[in-house]
Amino acid sequence: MKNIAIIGASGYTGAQITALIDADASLSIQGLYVSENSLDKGRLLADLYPTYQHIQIPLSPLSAAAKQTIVEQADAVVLATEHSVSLELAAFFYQQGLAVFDLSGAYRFADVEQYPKWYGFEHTQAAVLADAVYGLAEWNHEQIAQSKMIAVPGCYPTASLTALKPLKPMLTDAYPVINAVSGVTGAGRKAQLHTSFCEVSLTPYGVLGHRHQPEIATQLGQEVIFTPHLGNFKRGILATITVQLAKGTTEADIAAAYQIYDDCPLVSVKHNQFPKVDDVVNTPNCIVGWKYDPQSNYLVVASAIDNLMKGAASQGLQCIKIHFGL
Ligand SMILES: NC(=O)C1=CN([C@@H]2O[C@H](COP(=O)(O)OP(=O)(O)OC[C@H]3O[C@@H](n4cnc5c(N)ncnc54)[C@H](OP(=O)(O)O)[C@@H]3O)[C@@H](O)[C@H]2O)C=CC1
Ligand SMILES: CC(=O)N[C@@H](CCC(=O)OP(=O)(O)O)C(=O)O
Repeated sequence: MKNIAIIGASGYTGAQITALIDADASLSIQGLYVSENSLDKGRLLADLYPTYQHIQIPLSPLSAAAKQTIVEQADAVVLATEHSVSLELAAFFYQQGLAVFDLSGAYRFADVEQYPKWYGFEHTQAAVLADAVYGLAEWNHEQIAQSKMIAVPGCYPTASLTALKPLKPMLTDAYPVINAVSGVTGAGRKAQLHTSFCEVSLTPYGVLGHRHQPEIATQLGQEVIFTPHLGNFKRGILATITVQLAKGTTEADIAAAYQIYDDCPLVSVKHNQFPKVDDVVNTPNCIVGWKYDPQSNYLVVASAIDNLMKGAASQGLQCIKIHFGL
């Protein structure tokens, strides 16, 4: 039994991973934490989220004493906190010997120079960053098993990389074009004008400047054009990707490449059949659908996940289970 502390447990991804850990017989919850001055400190998770009525655990303020208790009692921490908060907390717990599963982007780039540009802070933890591995569960099993510092991927990168990585040997110099739509929970639980009910309407954002573009490009080893969109639904991501493949590529080549997922129960791949967001909402699954034109060598591939599940919490759980050999 591995004992897990969840920090940021009142947020959307934190509450989701709390529910997953609570339901897993090989894991226990050491405690649920929010910031020291949180308006929610002392409240029960079940009171914030009546869906989780069975989780009658209080949200504790993450004081210095609480951090010490976590170090003494927990095997691992999940950080469901914003990037700049995770930056320091991950280093603290990692250096105390705990395994860290960070849902934020604070440890996803190996190169410290990327952080000021994409995250707006200098990365102050180069030594910890050097040990961090990228937790794309279907691809990085060995690294996740070996390192105690796991950077769980972003939601859009999970959807995009799952579709694109098998195709890497067939890509040309032409950039794959990724158009993705996310539900509003992707922006987190805190109140913001652009995610308020009356403001949300399908629109692109972060055009030619979203931090997930370099995350996808780094992990794919190929530049991409990435355009995220905010949709007027709660959960889920659909990434529709147009990609030019090398001359001579056949449908059989593509089908063979996607067979890499034959042993992956959470990823299913369909030919000439496309997923809907609702097919994956509230599931840990990724569904990929593709269609190819051998005359032009253009492939359209769509990838659907639940942003809070495969895009964050359930992939975090996969990493925990891989890491501890459960
Ligand atoms: N939402 C999504 O679909 C995805 C999110 N992510 C990443 O996961 C992380 C969490 O996202 P999300 O759940 O959406 O965010 P939320 O805004 O919903 O939740 C953030 C949580 O962090 C807590 N928190 C804030 N400051 C501190 C602090 N100093 N110490 C401890 N807890 C703190 C908040 O509680 P309080 O403020 O009351 O203390 C809250 O519980 C982010 O880095 C995000 O980028 C990754 C993939 C997908
Ligand atoms: C709809 C929405 O706002 N989505 C978030 C992505 C959430 C995610 O994957 O988070 P991190 O990479 O930040 O951890 C965004 O575009 O910033």
